[in-house]
Amino acid sequence: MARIELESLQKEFGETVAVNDISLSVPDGEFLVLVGPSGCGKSTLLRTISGLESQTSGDISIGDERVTNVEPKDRGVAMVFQDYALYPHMTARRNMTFGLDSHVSMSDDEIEQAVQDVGETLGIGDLLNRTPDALSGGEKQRVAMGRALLREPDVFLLDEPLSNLDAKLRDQMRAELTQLHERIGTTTIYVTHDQTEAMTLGDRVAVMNDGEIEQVESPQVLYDEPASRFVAEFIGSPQMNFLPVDVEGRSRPTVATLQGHLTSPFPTTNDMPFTAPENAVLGFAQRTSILHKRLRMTPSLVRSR
Ligand SMILES: Nc1ncnc2c1ncn2[C@@H]1O[C@H](COP(=O)(O)OP(=O)(O)OP(=O)(O)O)[C@@H](O)[C@H]1O
Repeated sequence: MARIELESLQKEFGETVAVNDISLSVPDGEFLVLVGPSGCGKSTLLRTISGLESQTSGDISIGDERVTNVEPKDRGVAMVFQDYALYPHMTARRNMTFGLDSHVSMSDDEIEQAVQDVGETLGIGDLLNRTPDALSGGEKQRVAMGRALLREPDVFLLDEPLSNLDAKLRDQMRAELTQLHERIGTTTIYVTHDQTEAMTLGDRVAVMNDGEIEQVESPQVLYDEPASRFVAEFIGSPQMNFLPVDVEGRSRPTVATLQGHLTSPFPTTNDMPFTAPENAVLGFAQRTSILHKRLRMTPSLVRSR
């Protein structure tokens, strides 16, 4: 079991609070995406889970073990970085196996077979004797994935692994990552600032803002029921349109009435227990219904702040 539990995790760099009191539970086998604007703390959160950064306070558990003070190499995690972090003078094969003997107990022959198998799985079986300068961006990315896979980790931590690839290859690798995850089922946390990537890859998506998680939900729920205006603005393309409304907070379903000239009440898709109805706006997500070939507007109530 490789459930990940974060309890009140905090990471500060001097005055900067990069991770602010985050508690999060990632079930075994989940593909969780961390998404948010540049500087919101995604990479720092990932690096703190991996042990590359030490937390200021709080606790991290992986599986049944509290790993807060455990060395990175002993946490059962494998990390893939944006720049792939390959050794330039080593072949793809050597990059994948370097340091492997301290992670798995396999003979040299078994390691050789495992490298070949992982190489075939990732479509780089015949490129293993090349050095990184003779590999394309996508091939280097596969070598980095292969290195992580060989370690048979309990948890994959991926930090924007596709961001250096062109759009077409990124689409292809995204589909391959989904297939790979369906096959091996390893608990994965994936960092991106690209909401399309987040919405297509994640079982759940955690939207981060200023060191905090604003909402963690399935892509569909995030889209239909954003818990804050920040989430509503960040998720969805085209972006939601917003209108100020008055809310009858206690009715079920929640009914919002447009302020100004219009007075039509809108039954909303979500039923939020609003304690401060004056802080509400109605967000209109635009969706094209393929069946009816027309634009459908889905009103959902959003906290405005
Ligand atoms: N080693 C460091 N020393 C000081 N401040 C840091 C350090 N690493 C990160 N920070 C700060 O912590 C905050 C969060 O940074 P982080 O890199 O985690 O954000 P991010 O969401 O991953 O951004 P990006 O998408 O641009 O990579 C930022 O304000 C950043 O300047």
